[in-house]
Amino acid sequence: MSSDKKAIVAQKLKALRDEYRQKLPQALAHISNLANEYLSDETVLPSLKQQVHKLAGSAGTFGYSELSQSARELELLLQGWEQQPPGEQERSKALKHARALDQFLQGAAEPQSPTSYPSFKGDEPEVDRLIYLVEDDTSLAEELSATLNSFGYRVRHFTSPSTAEPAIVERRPDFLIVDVMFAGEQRQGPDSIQQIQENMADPLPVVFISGRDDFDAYLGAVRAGAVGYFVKPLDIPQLIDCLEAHLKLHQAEPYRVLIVDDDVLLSHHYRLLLESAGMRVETIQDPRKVLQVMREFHPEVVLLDLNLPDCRGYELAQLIRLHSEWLRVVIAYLSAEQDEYRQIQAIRNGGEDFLTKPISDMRLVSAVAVRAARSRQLSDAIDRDSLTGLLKHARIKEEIALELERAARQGKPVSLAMIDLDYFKKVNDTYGHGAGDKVIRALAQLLRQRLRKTDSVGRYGGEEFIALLPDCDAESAYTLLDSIRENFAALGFTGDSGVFNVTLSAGLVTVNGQKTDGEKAVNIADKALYAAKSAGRNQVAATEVTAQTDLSD
Ligand SMILES: Nc1nc2c(ncn2[C@@H]2O[C@H](COP(=O)(O)OP(=O)(O)OP(=O)(O)O)[C@@H](O)[C@H]2O)c(=O)[nH]1
Repeated sequence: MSSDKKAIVAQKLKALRDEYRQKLPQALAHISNLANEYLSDETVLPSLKQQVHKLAGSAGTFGYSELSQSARELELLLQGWEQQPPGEQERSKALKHARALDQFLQGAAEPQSPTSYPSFKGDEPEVDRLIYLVEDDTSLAEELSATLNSFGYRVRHFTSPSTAEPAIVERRPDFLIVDVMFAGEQRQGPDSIQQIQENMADPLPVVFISGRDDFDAYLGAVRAGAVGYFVKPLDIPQLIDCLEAHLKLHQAEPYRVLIVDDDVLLSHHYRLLLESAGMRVETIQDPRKVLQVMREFHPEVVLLDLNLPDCRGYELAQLIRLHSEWLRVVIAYLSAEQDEYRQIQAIRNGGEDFLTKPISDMRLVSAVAVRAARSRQLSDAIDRDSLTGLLKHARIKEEIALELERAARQGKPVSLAMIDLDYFKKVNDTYGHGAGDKVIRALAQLLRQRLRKTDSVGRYGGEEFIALLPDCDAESAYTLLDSIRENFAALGFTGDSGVFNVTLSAGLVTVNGQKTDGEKAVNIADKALYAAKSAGRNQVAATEVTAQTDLSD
């Protein structure tokens, strides 16, 4: 996040704190009045308890930690009064306490603003995929550079760590790929990199490649900050997977978080914090809106207050859990409830976790990020194919149906490509099933790399893939697919009996705003694929759905 944006968020947070400070005297007077009323009217007890509970949760967040503590003590005093009315002594103690709260602001110090700012995802530099490859085996370096280039990475090659060091200092790469052993060098790969890392404010992600497979070699790599270690002969798709996993950290879609809390100021405060950490946030005060927002916003984490108007937070958690499609959503309570027994009861009733208010800004951001990452991992495990990381058959079909509907609504083109490896049975038979798997993974990576964030790609069958390209006309789709075909054909693979290449064929259909059913679109693409295969393979055959196309069968 730029310093300008940071300043704006800081300003907004301050405006919220000021608003809270302004409203505080009224809230304290209200508590004091309710406590007075309670002497003659016991029915006000639930309102009194709710106001005190709310104060205990919010005051700490807005910098009044002593007030929060004091409210918490009063809350403890009031607990259990509904079941067992208090004696005279307890009543007057509570009244005194409530009045003392009301006096709290007189002579109180300014609230403390947070001393540290949460760390923001957006602070990270833009990714430009620059890799420094430090390798003295020039033929391996050439092969690796060529493959990485096909995957869209820019590679600079150095033959030793000592020649790479000045370049690293001058222009920081996104990744380092470093051999472990260098003939004639005083320091070996990990030692040199460890020394370079010591002078970097932010460590560089480094992947080591090596002929060594022993404990000391791994330990040296770990000490030099290794995020990956690959033994030669290299499994290049696996290495690219590792690079991608790190890129994903930067490029991932923002986490989606839903906050259900009836305290408007507090939920606004949380929202600002999480948004400034790069997340997308929706807040609702009325629990009755939860179903609608869940359906439209698809949150990955839901933060629930425990005390809500009309229902309890754990009832809402149970209500969400009645829907199997939201099983992967992580539900955490964010509440001022301190009683361990009630916290456990709430977790038993539907949520996974309990975050206690007041919560520091840092802790809130990191707690939500960790839970959102977990939810996403779970989703990926459910929706994605384990060999390729692409969407599974059922999910890509859902995406196709949704996208066709959207495109028809908006009158926009959408293209769909069915991609199939050529003579793949022969590849497996000649070079082994393991080599075949590498080919499948390499194609998956290439597709991910070349498609836009808004595109979807799925593994439709064993060696059959579908790429869905929203807002992409026939000509652009053909150009893209054909260049992927060319790139793929140029990749070299190593199998049981030597180096080989594989080609692909693709059938492309573009729907130009017509209402089309997903299955029909897939059938048309499949027919085009068949035409590409029949015409000799290693080519893209394209069709378009127009007003004249018969979509009846
Ligand atoms: N290694 C590997 N092979 C797979 C996987 N899934 C499917 N296959 C193989 O892919 C091959 C597909 O063969 P065919 O459908 O006959 O097609 P082809 O040999 O590619 O020929 P054309 O498509 O006509 O060019 C079969 O041998 C499958 O065993 C997989 O996950 N890994």
